[in-house]
Amino acid sequence: MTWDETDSAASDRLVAALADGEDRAVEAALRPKDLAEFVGQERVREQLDLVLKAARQRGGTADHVLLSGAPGLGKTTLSMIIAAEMGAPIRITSGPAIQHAGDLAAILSSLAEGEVLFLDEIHRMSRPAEEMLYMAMEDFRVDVVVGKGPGATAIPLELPPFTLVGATTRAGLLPPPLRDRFGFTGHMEFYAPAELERVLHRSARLLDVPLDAEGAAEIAGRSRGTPRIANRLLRRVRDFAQVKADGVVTREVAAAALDVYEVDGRGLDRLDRAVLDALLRLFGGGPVGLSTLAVAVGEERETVEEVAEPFLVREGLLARTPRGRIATPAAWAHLGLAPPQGTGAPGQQGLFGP
Ligand SMILES: Nc1ncnc2c1ncn2[C@@H]1O[C@H](COP(=O)(O)OP(=O)(O)OP(=O)(O)O)[C@@H](O)[C@H]1O
Repeated sequence: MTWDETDSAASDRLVAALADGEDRAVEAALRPKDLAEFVGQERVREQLDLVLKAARQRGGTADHVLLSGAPGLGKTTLSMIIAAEMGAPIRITSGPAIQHAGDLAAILSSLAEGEVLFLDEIHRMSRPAEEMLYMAMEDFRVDVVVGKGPGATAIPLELPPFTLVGATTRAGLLPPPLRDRFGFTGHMEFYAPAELERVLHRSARLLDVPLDAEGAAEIAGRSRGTPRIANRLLRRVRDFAQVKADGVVTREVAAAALDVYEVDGRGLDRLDRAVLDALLRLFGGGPVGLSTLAVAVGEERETVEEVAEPFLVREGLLARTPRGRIATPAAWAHLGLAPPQGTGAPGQQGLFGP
């Protein structure tokens, strides 16, 4: 199972980074429409701004752009902004939707001049389609094979110049020949709390939710560095504010609402805390093997490894070592527990200082 698939399997979680049906319905309304409105990602924004301005000045089509980064950080939004800034239409598709080279040929041959083709999850495209894409990106040409067997012939087809925007959660999975054909690669980082607060204030204005500064800070701190999660938490907090309070989202209202939904002050949900809790209380902070830990929390091994652990590792609460999983001092502090005396357990040496 890949990270994407397990995250999708667990997408009923409020803190899952992949979009669910409700997200898709409101996201269109919340997407920033131009680079100036797009919060954060300063470096990518500045570099992209140059690429697009230069292309506009030349009166040409922008170079192909590769965007990499975790789900929910704004890759789709940025691709739409690229099209808007270039005054071009956009076509949206994804790697898994293109299983045959013919699928890709059909899309490419119907593009208008200057059109932006957004290819989400580009690392999941089939091999033959990928090879067709090489030629299309470089020479704006594809060979369409007509017929089968010895009588098959390749008919070259000229394409109008277009801009491919590829998105991937893992740039490292792309074969180098594909990666090298992008003129610009932007890596999207997780957002700082102050940036998420700006995202939240903007969304609150659009959704007509009264949100004060402390309320925004409270939600931002629980959003795992991800605008999609911030926007989702805002909607749940809005429900709570409307039903249980006077509609205004303050720090108290946000905290009470997210406690109800079991998203804690650092953005951990029930599953994340169950893993930490077992690691600390049952195994004294580890090291413990992944399978044992999974049995202790009543989950599949893959769920623990690919759904809960990445965020716990990112937050510096859990470490993966060759001897097993271990808790860091921050994990004990987060659950309000005291680490065992003389924590010199093998595998934990060095973590607790001399
Ligand atoms: N920089 C940003 N400023 C404001 N809102 C943002 C920003 N980035 C993302 N968002 C909001 O977060 C939501 C998710 O963004 P988007 O769909 O672009 O993410 P993504 O990286 O393409 O995710 P996925 O790869 O899962 O499709 C959208 O509602 C979008 O408006």
